[in-house]
Amino acid sequence: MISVKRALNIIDETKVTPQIKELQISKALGHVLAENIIAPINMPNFRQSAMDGYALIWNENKTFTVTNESKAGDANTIHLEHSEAARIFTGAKVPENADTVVMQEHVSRIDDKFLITNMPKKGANIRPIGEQVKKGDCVLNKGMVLNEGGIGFLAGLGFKEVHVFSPPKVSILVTGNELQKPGKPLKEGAIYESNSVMLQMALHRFGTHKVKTFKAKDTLKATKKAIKKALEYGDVLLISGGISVGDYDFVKEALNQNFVDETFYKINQKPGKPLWFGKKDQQFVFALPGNPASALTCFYVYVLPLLKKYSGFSDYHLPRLEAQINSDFKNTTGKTLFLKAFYNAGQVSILPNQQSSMLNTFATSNVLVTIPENVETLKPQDRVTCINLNGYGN
Ligand SMILES: Nc1nc2c(c(=O)[nH]1)N[C@H]1C(S)=C(S)[C@@H](COP(=O)(O)OP(=O)(O)OC[C@H]3O[C@@H](n4cnc5c(N)ncnc54)[C@H](O)[C@@H]3O)O[C@H]1N2
Ligand code: MOO
Repeated sequence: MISVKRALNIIDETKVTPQIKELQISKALGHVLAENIIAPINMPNFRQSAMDGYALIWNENKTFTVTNESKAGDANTIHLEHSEAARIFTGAKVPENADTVVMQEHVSRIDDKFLITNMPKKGANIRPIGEQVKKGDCVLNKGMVLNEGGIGFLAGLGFKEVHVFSPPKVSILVTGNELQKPGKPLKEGAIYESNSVMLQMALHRFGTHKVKTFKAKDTLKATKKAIKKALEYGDVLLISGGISVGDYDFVKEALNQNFVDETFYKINQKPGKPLWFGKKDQQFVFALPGNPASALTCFYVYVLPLLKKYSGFSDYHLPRLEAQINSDFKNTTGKTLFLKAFYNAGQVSILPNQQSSMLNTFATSNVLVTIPENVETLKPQDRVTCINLNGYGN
């Protein structure tokens, strides 16, 4: 049995080789950029008016005659005299020798003439060429996470596709004779199978969409065969159940017979003690305890960081935050505890039903409070570390 600290170190030290793929920008949300982005154009690419108004050559005159018009999209080549102005609209090309745009609210117009009532500074209301970015500049760095703003920015630069790190393909294998699909009344001794959809949803939420589910009964033969099939699909395999010490827990032996090498088995933690992690060539395997809350806790703490690392994230652990606990707590187990809890404005409440078989308070929790193995007593207002289940910042 290893400590939580050691298990997390192992995940940190595990080398992964992220794959790169080219994606349409509309499919790239939440992906990590695998290339530096060099601006192919100036932005803006021509001098643009920032207001609806009049373009002119700034001078002491206050009265101008409107001789031209420039609206957004026009490719005009207007040339103005000192007493002339062009009617202009936001986003339109500024005439080549104009140096100022006066807002229409700051003039008094009669027919084709206007008087400036509020003279702007020379150069006002014109977006210069390359004001935002200059052609040839590195404008986004490899390693950054693409959000909707970044994708809009790429579109504005004219990109249709972008190179990103590809999240791994994941196989989920659920084991257990007792498992029944939701939809029909439960048979005696059976339970509804919930881990596969739960893990699938967690994978989807955190950006892994290529997921395939497999099933196996509790025999060595069936488990071995299912692991072989699941390894043919996924870069990462998540197995649920069958990893403890019972006579019908065959996962460890079946992994061994599929030549998956064990990296660790069993962590001094609750829930999730019998977590198994190993590797076959470039594929990673986690055998998660079947108890639903154990499986999900192990997913957040160990599986997700590895998947994020594989997807190119440099901050691959879920963010941690500090909070004050609002009740007494005793840890008599000598294990590190991960407790379903609700965080609000710096205060955290530990929720009831912490047992590994119980998911109901996972549904209402937003953090996992981590109590280290050597901490026995906590009093109200003591500070604790929480794992923020709401995800990764950019
Ligand atoms: N003698 C010992 N018994 C157990 C130990 C131990 O150290 N000595 N460890 C306990 C701990 S801690 C855990 S956690 C469980 C892990 O057991 P397995 O990984 O072998 O899981 P199963 O026995 O297959 O299932 C456990 C529990 O979860 C339910 N389950 C399983 N799969 C699903 C699913 N897909 N959807 C919903 N629920 C599922 C299953 O019916 C069991 O109730 O071992 C303890 N035992
Ligand atoms: O460690 Mo187990 O995961 O408590 O139920």
